[in-house]
Amino acid sequence: MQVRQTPIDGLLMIEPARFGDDRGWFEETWNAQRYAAAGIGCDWVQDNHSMSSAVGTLRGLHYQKPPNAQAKLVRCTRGKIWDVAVDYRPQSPTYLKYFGIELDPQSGTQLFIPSGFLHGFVTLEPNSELQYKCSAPYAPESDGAIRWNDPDIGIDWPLEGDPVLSAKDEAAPLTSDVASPF
Ligand SMILES: Cc1cn([C@H]2C[C@H](O)[C@@H](COP(=O)(O)OP(=O)(O)O[C@H]3O[C@H](C)C(=O)[C@H](O)[C@H]3O)O2)c(=O)[nH]c1=O
Repeated sequence: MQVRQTPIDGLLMIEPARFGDDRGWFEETWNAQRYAAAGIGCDWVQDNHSMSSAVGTLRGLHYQKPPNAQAKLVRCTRGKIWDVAVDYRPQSPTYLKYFGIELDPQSGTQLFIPSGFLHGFVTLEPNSELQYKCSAPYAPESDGAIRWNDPDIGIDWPLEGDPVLSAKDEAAPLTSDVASPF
């Protein structure tokens, strides 16, 4: 297993060890002891799995407010997505900076996103699936969102045309409209 830093402190890329043989391959997608030794010590309490049918489906930018803030361990298990995390910690030197990465089943690459970040993704292939672990349970009363094209973040999404968005995401506020709760 390899853990790589990103330009944003705490946001990490993980390449699980994949053991191939003439049947295919095997990999551990989570191991508490091994990941803790690499600085990822989370007690996951919920697994999520979403499927997005159309290319250009964009979910985000989402977060849960404290005390229900969530760290996430994200991987793509079908198709291909471009996953993005935004530092939403006002005291951080990388506040509102983002990091995006392509995730797909072939690489098995994972992204560890600490709490205090916005999370979103856009699909690059049809019928793409995302599976991710969360360190706090779903709490609708703590649900938060920032508009995907917030000019103060300036994400350069790999999009051709308009994204497919939920009504919630279509109407999300800008960072200039709301204060970060972190
Ligand atoms: C997030 C969540 C949703 N739901 C229900 C609520 C809705 O009836 C339905 C769809 O929810 P939503 O439109 O918020 O789903 P996404 O747009 O995929 O939201 C997620 O997208 C980004 C990428 C994230 O990182 C978050 O986990 C989450 O915000 O699932 C649940 O029952 N439990 C949950 O944990």
